[in-house]
Amino acid sequence: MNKRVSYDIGCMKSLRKLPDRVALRFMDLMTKYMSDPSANGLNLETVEGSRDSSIKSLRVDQGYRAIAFEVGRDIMFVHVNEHDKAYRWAAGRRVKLDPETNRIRVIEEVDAVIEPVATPDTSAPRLFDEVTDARLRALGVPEEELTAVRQIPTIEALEDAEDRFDPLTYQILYAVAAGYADEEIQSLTGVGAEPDAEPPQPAVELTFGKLIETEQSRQTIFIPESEAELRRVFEEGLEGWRVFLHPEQRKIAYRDYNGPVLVRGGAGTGKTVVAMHRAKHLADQIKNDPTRSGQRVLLTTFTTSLAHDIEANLRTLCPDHLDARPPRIEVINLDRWVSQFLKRKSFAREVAFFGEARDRLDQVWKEVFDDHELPEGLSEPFVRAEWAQIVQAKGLTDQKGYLKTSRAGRGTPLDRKKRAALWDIFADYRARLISEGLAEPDDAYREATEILTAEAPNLPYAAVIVDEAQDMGEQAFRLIRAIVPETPAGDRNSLFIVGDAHQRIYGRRASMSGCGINVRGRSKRLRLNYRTTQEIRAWAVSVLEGVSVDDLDEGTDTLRGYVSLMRGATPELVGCRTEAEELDGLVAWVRALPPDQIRLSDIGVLCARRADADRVQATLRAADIETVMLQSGADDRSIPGVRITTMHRAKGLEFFAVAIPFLSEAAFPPQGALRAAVDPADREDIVMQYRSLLHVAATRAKKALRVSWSGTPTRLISDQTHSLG
Ligand SMILES: Nc1ncnc2c1ncn2[C@@H]1O[C@H](COP(=O)(O)OP(=O)(O)OP(=O)(O)O)[C@@H](O)[C@H]1O
Repeated sequence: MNKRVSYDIGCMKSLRKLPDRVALRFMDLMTKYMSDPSANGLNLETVEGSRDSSIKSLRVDQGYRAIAFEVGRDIMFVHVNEHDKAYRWAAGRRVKLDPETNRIRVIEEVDAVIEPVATPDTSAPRLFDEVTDARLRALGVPEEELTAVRQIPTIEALEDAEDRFDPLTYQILYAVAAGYADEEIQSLTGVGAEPDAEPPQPAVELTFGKLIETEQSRQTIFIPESEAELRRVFEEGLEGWRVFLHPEQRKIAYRDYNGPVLVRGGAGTGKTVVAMHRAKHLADQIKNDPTRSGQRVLLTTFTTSLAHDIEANLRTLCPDHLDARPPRIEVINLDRWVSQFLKRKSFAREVAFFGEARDRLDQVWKEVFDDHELPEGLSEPFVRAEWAQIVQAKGLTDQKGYLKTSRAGRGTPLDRKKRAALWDIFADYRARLISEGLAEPDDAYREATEILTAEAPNLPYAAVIVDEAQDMGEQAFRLIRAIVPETPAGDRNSLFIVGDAHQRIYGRRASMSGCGINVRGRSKRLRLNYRTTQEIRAWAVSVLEGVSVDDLDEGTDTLRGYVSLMRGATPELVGCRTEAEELDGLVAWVRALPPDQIRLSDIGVLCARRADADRVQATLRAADIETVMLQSGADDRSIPGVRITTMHRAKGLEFFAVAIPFLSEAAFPPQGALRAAVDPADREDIVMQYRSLLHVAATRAKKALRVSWSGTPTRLISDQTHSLG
């Protein structure tokens, strides 16, 4: 029987520290074995003097050995190192089947400590002196590792000793040392009580073969399903894998649901990663069921650039589903999908998404306004906003519907007479659009929904996954529902919707139940931030201090209860006297980032407006710093240069270091945006959008954030922020 080969995260981390040729050689051995095990057998040798008879070594090349555990049909690789170091590492290790955490642990027996973890000075204080054994045990540190834990003097020594500990133990210790509370650590590790999660289901039988398959073990142990997957994982490096899902993430992505699912979570909690894994899971099901051949999963989002980013990432996770003919996963933004669909249906009007077609809309409005008297007290911008936010957003097509619709959220009240007069204007505008051969995006969504409902064409979609749902409006969701309608046979796995209303930056809004999408009992929340340090996250949250946002359904959401995986420096808040000084400071900041640790392509400068981005580019260029202005295409990080782009485009991206310049009261929110406000309620909405935009921009930073302004800072930076500065 062929062996099942798996890789502990510690194995992959140890490989990273070795010369490339060793890692390549190891990859070669492993992928060959996977492609043809009988021709490329693994010659595992017993490790003399080891405590665990299942521990084996594998010759990688003359000087290097890999260490693995061979149990039943499983071979799990745990470490790779120079010959002597590998054997020393292996000597005291054994596998522990741990029912408490429902995982396989790789631990070192205490009396086999060869090198002391810390300096032998027993009088010096140790890192965990104040932490009781009981607390460590309860968090999931195995009894056998406690002695070694007690010897660690500092957090740096802990970091150096990472490979001495079981990966889960290391994660727990790091979090304790960084001062996390127990509930936060439980949420980080998935061990112990989580407020709305079920307790881990212990494997039926406590065997290695069963325990390695649990959701918890899959957090640190990777079992490749194909040679191609293994190769990609080796080539992409640890961060690029997104293989080690948190149990919470895995549980959400890899299961069946009897109806639509809504997954919420703050910035950086892995919503897109979960959406991608969901797509993979559903596409795997299609692949493995011959009766479903030809079916596909539609993964959609709001903007073209996000769709490009997701597609590029999916190429790492499951390229076979994208490349299959026909593809099992289709990634496309919804505007584009609807255009293509309507074209196939011979819809004759041009949809005005942007550019010249939108200018033509302005022209049509001008003609309408020339021919109509406006109701008293109402302005042209107000009428247009009423049209967009009420008539089009709700899909109203007759006067009756408009007269009785709720206008909640609109600041200026309208009596029946005014509404009736407005409807004449709207009806005229719509008629002129049609005669001009034009349609607005909401018209396109509505028409497509009507066609789908009336004709029930045979679309190939088994499921739709939506990322960045907070930016889509009601008509978009009605269309999405119509693409995979609920049938008498049920609604299994139909819709998987992912979003965060705190990051709503396009002013659209929809409630799932209002669009016929029932997510009751299937609403999930991700809480662990993988991207941003606790310090940056806290600042980004402070920008939204005191505002209330919806939960994409009928309730409200909060940014409480989130935890970041990392700690780091406090964001730099820099007030300057002049813009020239601000730009000089920006140049100095870029220059001061250590080039051996941060590539230029991992630095992002995010601006509210394209014109600001142009100014930054000119300044950096003049300082001989390479730059790349990001447009809507995917960001190819192999091209060197500091990334400069708009805050809107930055959604879906992340950078090691982010600078957000021009946050003065006069410039943010931009005056042009505020001028478009038709009444105080509208103004409040615009300000809220810019708060969210700043929150989005700040949460693109992984480790370093610099926020700057000249003169008076924008009010959107809270009082708390000023005191930090
Ligand atoms: N289980 C995981 N292990 C390691 N890294 C992860 C994991 N899940 C997510 N990440 C990483 O965290 C970062 C944020 O993930 P992702 O972009 O999916 O979050 P998001 O919730 O969609 O963020 P946002 O809403 O801010 O766009 C990415 O770098 C991703 O690779």
